Amino acid sequence: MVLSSTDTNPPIEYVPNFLTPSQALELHNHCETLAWRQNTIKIFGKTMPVPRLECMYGDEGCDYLYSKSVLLQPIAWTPELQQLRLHIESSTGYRFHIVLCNRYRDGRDSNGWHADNEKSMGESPAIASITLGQKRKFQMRQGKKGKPVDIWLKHGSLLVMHPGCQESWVHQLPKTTRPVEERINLTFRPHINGKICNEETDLK
Ligand SMILES: O=C(O)CCC(=O)C(=O)O
Ligand SMILES: [Fe+2]
Repeated sequence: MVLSSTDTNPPIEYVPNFLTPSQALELHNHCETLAWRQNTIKIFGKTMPVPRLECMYGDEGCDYLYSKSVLLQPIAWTPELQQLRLHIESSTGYRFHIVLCNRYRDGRDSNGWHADNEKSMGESPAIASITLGQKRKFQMRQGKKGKPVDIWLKHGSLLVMHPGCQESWVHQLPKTTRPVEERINLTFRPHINGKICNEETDLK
C-alpha cells in the first residue's frame, strides 16, 4: 500500500485498520513503557503544564522545539518504534526521523488548534499519526474561519497529513466532558538533521 493521494480536501488519508488487532495491542503495551514526561509551556509569559504527557524518540541530533517553548530531545529508537517507522515509511512512501508521542490521560487532556510547521521539519512536511487506546475526535479547519471537519481516530488507525496540509490547515484534539479512557498518539515527522537512510538496507 502506498498512500500518495494529496488531492482530497483536507489533504489527508485515514486508514482505520492500519494495524492488526494484535499489532495494535502489542504496540499499545510497549508505548505504556515509554519515557513519558510532564512538560511545561510558556504562553504570554506564563508557565503552564502541557495538557498531556509527552516524549520523543528519533535520530540523533533531531531536537524539536515547538510553540517556541517546549524543547524535546530524541531518545534513541526502541526496536518496536523503529519497526513501526519502517512499516509506515514503506506504506506511505515518506521518510520520518522523529516520533513525537502524546499521552492523553483522560478527557481533560487535549491538544489545541495548531499547525505543525516548525522549520526543523523542512519544507512541506508529511506527518503520519497512529492512535492507540481511546477513540477521540480530531478536528481540522482551513485557516481561522474554516468549518471544522471531524475525524474520529480509532485504536490501530493511521492518519496521514500530506505535504501542503500544515500550510493551510490547522488541527486540534479537543477536550471532552465524556468519561474517556487514555489515548496514546504517535506522530512521525521528518527532520532536517535526520539520517539519510539507505533504502536497500533500511526498508527491507
Ligand atoms: O493527538 C493527536 O491526534 C494529534 C497530535 C498533534 O497534533 C501533535 O502532536 O502535533
Ligand atoms: Fe499536530
